[in-house]
Amino acid sequence: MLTDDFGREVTGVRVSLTDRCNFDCVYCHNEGLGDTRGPMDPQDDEMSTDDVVRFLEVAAEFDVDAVKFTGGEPMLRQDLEEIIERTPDSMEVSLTTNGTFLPGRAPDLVDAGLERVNVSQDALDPQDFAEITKSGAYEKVLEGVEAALEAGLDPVKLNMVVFEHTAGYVPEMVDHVAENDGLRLQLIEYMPELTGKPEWNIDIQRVHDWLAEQADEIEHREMHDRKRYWVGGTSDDDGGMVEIVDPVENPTFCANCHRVRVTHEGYLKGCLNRNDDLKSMGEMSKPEIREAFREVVENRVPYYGEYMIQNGDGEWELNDEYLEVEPPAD
Ligand SMILES: Nc1nc2c(ncn2[C@@H]2O[C@H](COP(=O)(O)OP(=O)(O)OP(=O)(O)O)[C@@H](O)[C@H]2O)c(=O)[nH]1
Ligand code: SF4
Ligand code: SF4
Repeated sequence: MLTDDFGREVTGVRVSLTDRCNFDCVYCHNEGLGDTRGPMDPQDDEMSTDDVVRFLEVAAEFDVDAVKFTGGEPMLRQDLEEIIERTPDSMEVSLTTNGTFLPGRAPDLVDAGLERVNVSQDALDPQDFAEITKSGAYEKVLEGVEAALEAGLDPVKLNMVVFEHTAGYVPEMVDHVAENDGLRLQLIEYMPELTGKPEWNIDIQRVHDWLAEQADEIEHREMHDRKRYWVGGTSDDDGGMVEIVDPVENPTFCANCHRVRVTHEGYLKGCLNRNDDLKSMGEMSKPEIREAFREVVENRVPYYGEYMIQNGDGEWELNDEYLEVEPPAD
């Protein structure tokens, strides 16, 4: 297993399979690379099936035991089932998708080895959904969630980015997952440093406070220092689970970050928010990929907390003194 200089073991990889998407969400960060607008057809710069599998085989050698496939929209890749099928058996396989292509394909993905799915669903109202995603696929997404549950994917996590356009839907979405078995809600703090529009930001602490009042049980997840609220019951008793992903200004979020990323073009990437450490795997052989993977892990640095600071204009800047700060405890 590889460990970075901050004591963070790398146990997971997030592999973006394409930067294409049939949505154009107003908050999209596209794994830190920018927007997803562009052609819908397969692109030459995307990693081939063999490239993805070769990388995963190397990651498995380093005891990486989980892979999440992301995008863009990863289900635009017609070889997704094959990729999952060929993923090393030692890895848990999950997928983050907008859900529109799950109807019809969910059973095949499960047969191939998919274990979990996260589906973006920001509102329970077709009109607001259309405004946020710039798509009219609201019904298709609901069908996708249903198809995932029917195919045996349990739980299905609904990803909701909490910002000005969606904050009003939080109580409704919480009720929705509390009332529907198999669903969980994941509330994601809006990241203005990746997406712009700081005016859309809302104070995520207010959501924490509100949930703490509603919750029958509160858990703490080590990864990203995430809080989990059980609502309408406990974890043992039919409750609905709501998890908050709140990186911004959270000094401990990055301390337990155990993931390395791969862009759709086959670049290794140590952190969602950084593009200054990209390493192309291009035509690399397996030994070369091993070396590149080691190097990217060596260069990983926690991002939120003391790594970035805000200047007088509220803009985020590198904190040059960070590397002198004591690494977080393991
Ligand atoms: N800053 C930061 N944000 C992340 C990270 N991982 C996930 N996120 C945010 O959370 C969103 C949803 O993540 P998902 O792809 O659904 O996966 P996840 O919730 O992190 O993973 P699981 O709980 O294992 O399913 C992402 O689009 C990011 O905005 C991370 O490592 N760093
Ligand atoms: S569905 Fe996901 S990848 Fe597509 S535009 Fe929305 S946030 Fe971006
Ligand atoms: S922002 Fe923090 S948690 Fe997210 S990828 Fe970078 S180091 Fe990991």
